[in-house]
Amino acid sequence: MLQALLDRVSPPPIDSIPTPSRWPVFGHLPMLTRHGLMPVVEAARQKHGDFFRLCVGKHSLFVALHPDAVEQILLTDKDSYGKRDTYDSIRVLVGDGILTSEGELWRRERRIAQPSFNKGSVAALAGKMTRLTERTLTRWTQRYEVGDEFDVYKELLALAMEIIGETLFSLDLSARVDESAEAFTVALEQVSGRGNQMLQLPLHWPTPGNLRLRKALRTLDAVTFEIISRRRAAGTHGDDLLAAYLNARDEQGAPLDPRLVRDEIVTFFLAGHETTAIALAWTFYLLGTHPEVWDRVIAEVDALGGRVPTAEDVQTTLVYTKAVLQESLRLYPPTWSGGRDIVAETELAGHRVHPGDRVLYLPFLMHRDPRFWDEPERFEPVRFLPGQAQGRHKLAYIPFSAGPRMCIGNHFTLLEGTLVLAMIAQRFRLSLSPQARIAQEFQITMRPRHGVLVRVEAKR
Ligand code: HEM
Repeated sequence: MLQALLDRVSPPPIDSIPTPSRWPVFGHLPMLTRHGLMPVVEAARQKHGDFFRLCVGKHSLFVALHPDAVEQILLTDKDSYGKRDTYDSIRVLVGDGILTSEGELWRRERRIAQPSFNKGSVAALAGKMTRLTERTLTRWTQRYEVGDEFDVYKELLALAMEIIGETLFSLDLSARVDESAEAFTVALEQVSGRGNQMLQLPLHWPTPGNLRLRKALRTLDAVTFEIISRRRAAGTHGDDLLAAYLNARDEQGAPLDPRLVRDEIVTFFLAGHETTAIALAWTFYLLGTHPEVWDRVIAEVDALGGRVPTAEDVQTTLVYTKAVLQESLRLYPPTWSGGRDIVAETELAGHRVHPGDRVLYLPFLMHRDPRFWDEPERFEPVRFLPGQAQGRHKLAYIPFSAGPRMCIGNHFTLLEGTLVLAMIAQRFRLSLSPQARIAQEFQITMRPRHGVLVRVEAKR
């Protein structure tokens, strides 16, 4: 009785947090390195439920699997959490751009970028998105015949990169797309690898991985500084996101440091192209295995009578097509995990937690939690038709995160993804190739490890 009263007054100490059995000194690192995070977390969840502790070196990593706890981290108690150490491996690539920065610098970066991502500004980009998609589909029509197979993920990566280049930076990347995409892929792979390493060797050590990463970073720097200097040389800055960053001035009238502008460009390329391509690739995997959903998408796009869809169509006509994308983001959220550093002593899920430790939450598991979803493993786009979300826990579905650090590109991506999906469905019917090897790669993002090999069933 007395204990229950005391627990109410002050949350129980850290040692009361369930902790799976672990190695001395190394804690759970050997298991994490050997099996990967997901199997370790799933095993721990079976035994310990929604909140438990993993020990990584001298740090505790608290795993929060209930939306209530995630609400505390991202919304109600957000100031007790930060992005310091958790984001170090990504910082190697994007520096102090908007994704990784904090405090006043982040507020400034977000203030500058936000107007470009409001619903109205994003809708105005639909024409550019459809023009580039049209160009890609013309190429597909020439290249692929019925019965041909191709990796749709690879194609979508190139398209998403071109769309980011054109819409945010007014760049025609079609010539450079291979080189830039390659640089991003190598850099991301190395960065993910570093993030997963038990011991991170300093970047200046000449290990093969570091040498590849440094080369990719040099290419990214060359590409981005060239973008900046070309725009400056043009005399006028234009009205896209790059212009917003180049025109920004602080109270003393000083522009942003060119290095910071470079960081923003790399951040937006990184955050905005791979995630969208992954989301669409998983969507084609799901469509390829659910012909009845394809039928419904095709019926919906046919209502457009063959014309190019607009932003308004996405709101009015393409509601099921958009729901397909949203449901795919539920089952295969490209950003499958999220993490924060604890920066102030606080209470989380009924336990006291301390600065220096970290928290991890997993949209991938929350999106498949049977307490919040009927038949969670079923691909059922109807869940996202208007009015269907009523009564759902507001943190049960967070492919774009939540709170002030929520994805700035969510409207952008839903618009782009729906338009691309609709335009592909207007021209092709794709099924999953019998040779397709489908596996998730749980790194910083959840890519299809071997791509998504599709077969052209019909040209329309
Ligand atoms: C399916 C596509 C996408 C997914 C799943 C996604 C997911 C996310 C998530 C989960 C976050 C929060 C990360 C965190 O908590 O640290 C985030 C942040 C961000 N995303 Fe996205 N994103 C997508 C597309 C885009 C696009 C298209 C853009 C830009 C055009 C973009 C730009 C950003 C930026 C700049 C941030 C950092 C925002 C801030 O901290 O203020 N994302 N995204």
